[in-house]
Amino acid sequence: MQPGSEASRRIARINSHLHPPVSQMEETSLLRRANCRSKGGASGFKVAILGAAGGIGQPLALLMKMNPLVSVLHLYDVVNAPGVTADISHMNTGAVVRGFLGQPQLEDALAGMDLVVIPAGVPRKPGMTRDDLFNINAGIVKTLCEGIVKCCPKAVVNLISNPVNSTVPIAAEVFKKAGTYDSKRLLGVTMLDVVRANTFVAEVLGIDPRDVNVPVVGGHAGVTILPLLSQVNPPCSFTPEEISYLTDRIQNGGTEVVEAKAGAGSATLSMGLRGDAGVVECSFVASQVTELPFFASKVRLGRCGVEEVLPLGPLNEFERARLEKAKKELAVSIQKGVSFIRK
Ligand SMILES: NC(=O)c1ccc[n+]([C@@H]2O[C@H](COP(=O)([O-])OP(=O)(O)OC[C@H]3O[C@@H](n4cnc5c(N)ncnc54)[C@H](O)[C@@H]3O)[C@@H](O)[C@H]2O)c1
Ligand SMILES: O=C(O)C[C@H](O)C(=O)O
Repeated sequence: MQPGSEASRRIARINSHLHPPVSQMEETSLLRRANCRSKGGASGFKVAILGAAGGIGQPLALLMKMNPLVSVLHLYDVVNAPGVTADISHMNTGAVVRGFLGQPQLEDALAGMDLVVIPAGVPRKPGMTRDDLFNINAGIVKTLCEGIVKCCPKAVVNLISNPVNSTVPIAAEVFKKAGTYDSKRLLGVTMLDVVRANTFVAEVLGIDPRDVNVPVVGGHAGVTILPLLSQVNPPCSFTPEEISYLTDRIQNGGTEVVEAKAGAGSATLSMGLRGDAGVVECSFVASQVTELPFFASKVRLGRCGVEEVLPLGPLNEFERARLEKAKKELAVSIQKGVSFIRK
């Protein structure tokens, strides 16, 4: 290969994201792959995962690399990004994978991205609430969102870092301050509550969880997680004991995993994102469904984020009472996030 040629420049570009430096033999195969990809992958989504080396980040990176809609995958973390990148990049799927390590590489990680998924931050240990993570994770989310403002202000942002009830308002405030806020492009990930609700309801009904759909609204912590058991699909009814058991188990599903992992983190393996387009899923978004500025409910998703926030539908007496309780706690968490930026 000629030094200074287009081919050697391309190899250098690829290598600049790999640690340790690759051998000449690997360089040849990297070049071959880069050439092939430039034909096919260019029209897909460009996705960055911030916190990609963590318990959520790694399986999420794997799912993104398997997703044919993704053409470029940027994996950013403050530790271990090169190792995770090398590993994931060997999968024989189309997405080009690049790794970015530490704050000096954040802007490169974000430049030109269509979707930024943020699982960066610390997880709970037994005895902690999600709100106990605020002091560490709020600052991390703020810094990452400032990077988004600078490098990909039009990206759709999916926030996973807890406490979601506060980190989504933090992100919104950072974007508002910069004049780049578009409520349709900011979503807090609450799908795990639906995944759990479907599983636990299916167990009670004795049917396949894939055939069950339970809307879960409100927020993503304790009493703010409100499963609407009156709206389960397929339509069914529960005894008062079943309603109390299911509501409690769904609200405490995260804590159940945190306690079972006994200090080794929180849920990571049940956190799959499906990546389909034009689907309806529950998510924590800017909302007029209640008087609160953010609320989780069913939303119709499209290529540019939220296309429509769907109404709650009819609630029974039990759900109306629980909704009031959820809103009270949620209002405090939202305000805490807003004040963190406006202080
Ligand atoms: N929304 C949900 O449904 C949901 C589900 C599970 C976990 N979570 C939350 O997701 C977060 C991550 O959980 P996890 O199990 O992956 O934790 P983890 O500790 O395994 O991984 C977190 C990763 O974030 C990285 N990180 C820390 N500071 C960073 C920074 N400034 N920039 C970039 N990366 C940084 C860490 O190096 C680590 O690799 C936690 O806050 C957890 O509570 C949310
Ligand atoms: O419970 C946690 O702390 C992690 C996550 O929010 C979950 O619901 O599993």
